[in-house]
Amino acid sequence: MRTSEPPSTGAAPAACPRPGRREGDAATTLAVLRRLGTGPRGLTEAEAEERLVRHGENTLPTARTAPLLRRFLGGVRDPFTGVLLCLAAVSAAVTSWGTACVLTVLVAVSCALRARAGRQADRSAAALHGALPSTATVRRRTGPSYTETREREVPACDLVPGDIVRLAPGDLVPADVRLLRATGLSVHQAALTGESVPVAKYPVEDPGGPGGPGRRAPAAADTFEAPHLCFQGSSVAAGSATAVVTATGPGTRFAAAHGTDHEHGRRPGGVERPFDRSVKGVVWLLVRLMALTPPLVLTAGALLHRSSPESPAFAVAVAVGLTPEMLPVVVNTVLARGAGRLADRYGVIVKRLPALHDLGAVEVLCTDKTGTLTQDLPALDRTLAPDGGPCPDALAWAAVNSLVTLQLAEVPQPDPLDEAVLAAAPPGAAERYEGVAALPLDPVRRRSAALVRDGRGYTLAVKGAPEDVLDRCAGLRTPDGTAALDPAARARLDRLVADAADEGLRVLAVAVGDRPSRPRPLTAAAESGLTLVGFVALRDALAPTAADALASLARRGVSFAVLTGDHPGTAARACRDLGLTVAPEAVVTGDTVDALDDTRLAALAARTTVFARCTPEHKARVVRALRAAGRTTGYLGDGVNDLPALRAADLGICTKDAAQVAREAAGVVLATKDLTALSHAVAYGRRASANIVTYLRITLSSNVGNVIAMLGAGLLMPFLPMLPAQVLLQNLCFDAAQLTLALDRPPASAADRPATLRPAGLLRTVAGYGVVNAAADLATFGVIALTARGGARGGGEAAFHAGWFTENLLTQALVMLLLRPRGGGTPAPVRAAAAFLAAVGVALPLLPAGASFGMAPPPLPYYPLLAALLALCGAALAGARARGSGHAAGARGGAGRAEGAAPGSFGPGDGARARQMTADSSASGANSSSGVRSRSESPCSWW
Ligand SMILES: Nc1ncnc2c1ncn2[C@@H]1O[C@H](COP(=O)(O)OP(=O)(O)OP(=O)(O)O)[C@@H](O)[C@H]1O
Ligand SMILES: [Mg+2]
Repeated sequence: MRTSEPPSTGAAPAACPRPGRREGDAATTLAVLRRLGTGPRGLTEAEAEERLVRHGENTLPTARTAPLLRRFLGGVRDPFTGVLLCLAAVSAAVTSWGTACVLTVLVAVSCALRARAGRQADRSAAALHGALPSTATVRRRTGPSYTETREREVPACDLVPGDIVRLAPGDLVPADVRLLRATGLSVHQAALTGESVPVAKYPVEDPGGPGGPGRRAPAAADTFEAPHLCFQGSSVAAGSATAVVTATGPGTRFAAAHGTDHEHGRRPGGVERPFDRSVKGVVWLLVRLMALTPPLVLTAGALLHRSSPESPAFAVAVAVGLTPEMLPVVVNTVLARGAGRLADRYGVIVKRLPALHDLGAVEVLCTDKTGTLTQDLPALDRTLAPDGGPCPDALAWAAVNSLVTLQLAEVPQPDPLDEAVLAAAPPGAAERYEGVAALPLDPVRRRSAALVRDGRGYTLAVKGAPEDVLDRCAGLRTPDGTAALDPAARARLDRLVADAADEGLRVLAVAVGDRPSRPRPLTAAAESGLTLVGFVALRDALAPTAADALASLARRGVSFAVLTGDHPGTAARACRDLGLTVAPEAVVTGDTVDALDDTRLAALAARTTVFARCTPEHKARVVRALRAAGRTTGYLGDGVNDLPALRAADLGICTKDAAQVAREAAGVVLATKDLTALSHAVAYGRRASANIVTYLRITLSSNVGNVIAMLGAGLLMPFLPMLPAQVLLQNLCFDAAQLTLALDRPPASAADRPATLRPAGLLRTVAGYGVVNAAADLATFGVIALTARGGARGGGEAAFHAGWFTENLLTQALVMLLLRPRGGGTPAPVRAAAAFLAAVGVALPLLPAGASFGMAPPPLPYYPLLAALLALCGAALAGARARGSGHAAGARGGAGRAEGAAPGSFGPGDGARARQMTADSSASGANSSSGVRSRSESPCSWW
């Protein structure tokens, strides 16, 4: 087949070059090419190399890895460190030098550990990025001659101004570019403008573009709206193009607008993630508490006339005692370890560390169908004439459409449906016509059109989703000629399509229209008054691992919904074949989505398994509705039509061979098509979350207990219950010991249900344990009072401090062992850390070093009494833990309680729709996720 003319679009030669003007203004394309020192055939490799040296890599400046010292200093920006430094400054101001020194050491240790963890996290992220390279198709000249060119994939970071690049559906726009040629191009610019609907882009001197013949660039039009410019950060929704790179790296508009946001991985206009809501929620709550504590302690002391010169330092120490200083280190270590193992064992790539936590939090998983649940390897099953018989003509015209849309695309993109049609068509069927123009498939129009010519004139061949094609048909072919497409015929055809779809077939309608002349430009308006030729029905086998993966996710309490552009019958049949029970009312279409407001859509989404005939925006709306109803929603999809949903979801997931945009938008990438890896990934995420909660539960329970006891003792006693340096020393020991909790092994049951950390629930829990702890501390005062010699100041006071120091460290060791989840065994590092705490607590007051911290050995009778007290405290903690867990199990409907979860802190998933799964599904958790959660954007960006 020949193509006699260029495609429907193309750049006209420029009238006269106007060097020195900006790319976006009214300069002609030729002028822009000249200024960039390039041409339509691109640069030579040598030129590109030289420019790469001159302009630098096409990466954002902030994306480069920071040196260790900068990371260390960067740690000062986090809220905990900020508060600690303020407290150090206050201590220095009141000449409490010891406290100021200890605080400074704490800050330094914490910043160093964090810098190290950050560097490791970045290294693994860089390794993952290496596994998922971002590439661009570039045209370069292979020699000095202007005729020898070669197109090849290069890493996007190697692009330079003047390069000629090709853009195809699903591509990220790799740099700022000016279009030279385009066919049906539309671009998502949501990351730049917030606009969710793709915008049409075309060269400005395009005689056939939507702008009409000879249209020139509007003056000063280097804005995102400029039709002839595409910008880094946007992506191709449909169509294809050839473009010249005008700016790279720091010179792009994206870098100018969003340079630093990029550093922290927060996408402009992005959603707030589950990690931000949970872990960061706890952090900010604690930071506020810390900041409030010193003024409260000082005011209480002043009101009770108990102020002493050491009171300010004591108040500062109390605030420090409340802080889980190691939280960022523990979180980073837990997530980095989990992500590394997941990549090694199951090939699941976690692109942002917090996405591992978000995986564990997913309650509803939405997926597309084609290519995710199915293999996306369609093969022709049969053709159907309007009367239900075979229809070779439908296949022949479908092949004409496929071939022309492929040939006239700027970048021919192999489309599985087109390939299947061409493979099935008889040889030569498609080559009878000459392609003139094409409108490529886009997921909103759901059809493609090809204008062809033969000796008799022009014909428009359209193929696509039957509903959409039939809406544009006035008649249909019959064995005797043609007939009108009246409502009765339409109903019959709809039935014919539905019956084929119920068999699981993908059905495309094929229609043609004779055109007396060439429509210029070829737009969707030309697709009317068509005559239906018939249908082609294709079969796409299910992905071999999909059924197992869905069943396994259902057992883990994850509900499931399919959001597809395909026919409702085809999608419902695929779901049934995968073992899901799909009631007729659980299947709705995009039209229903359009008719509902967000509240009603959320209610509908909670009981719907299949959303069919969805446009990309429908998919995103359903995801947003689920999130607004308080359900943590993941989206698994691979196509360009999944991009808005991937972005709207709490967590986007795709496979490694997904469209480049999908991979970029996703937080988690599966290196293989094996969907069962997803279930393992969810389990890893939940275990990581369980470890974070274990750390928070242990550290906060102990810290809250200490603070209550210190405040209580401060009111009861004539001297400070502990010297500031002692408070800080025990804090330092406890912090070091707790780092081992990052290596904890949660029990298998921790992976049984979605893990959502709810700050309020966590604080309630730790308040309970804190009271038990505080009671033990206060009882210790009594014991010390009973046994201490002297009783007043001097040696008595030092023995008192020593007694409390010992008791504190021993209870902390106890808390570390008892408040861990049961069932997973205690790893050796955690046992060693508890032993270390106990050893320091008992030995230090007895050693000469104890004296330098103001401690004297407690009297001997103190120890047996302390042992009895600790036994009581341990029994009380274990009892409280058992009661709390039991209560939590009751609240969750008794389904396989997660031992790793703090009672009241990790809520259960909504197993409502999981019950639709096959009988082996055991997910039956009560729904505790009703109500709309606050989704305010947290300013914290320190992970
Ligand atoms: N190459 C094509 N030519 C014509 N029509 C097509 C082509 N590919 C898809 N369509 C039609 O457009 C519809 C929507 O396609 P889209 O790619 O949005 O979703 P899908 O592939 O059907 O499903 P999913 O959303 O599950 O991936 C298809 O169901 C089909 O009817
Ligand atoms: Mg898809």
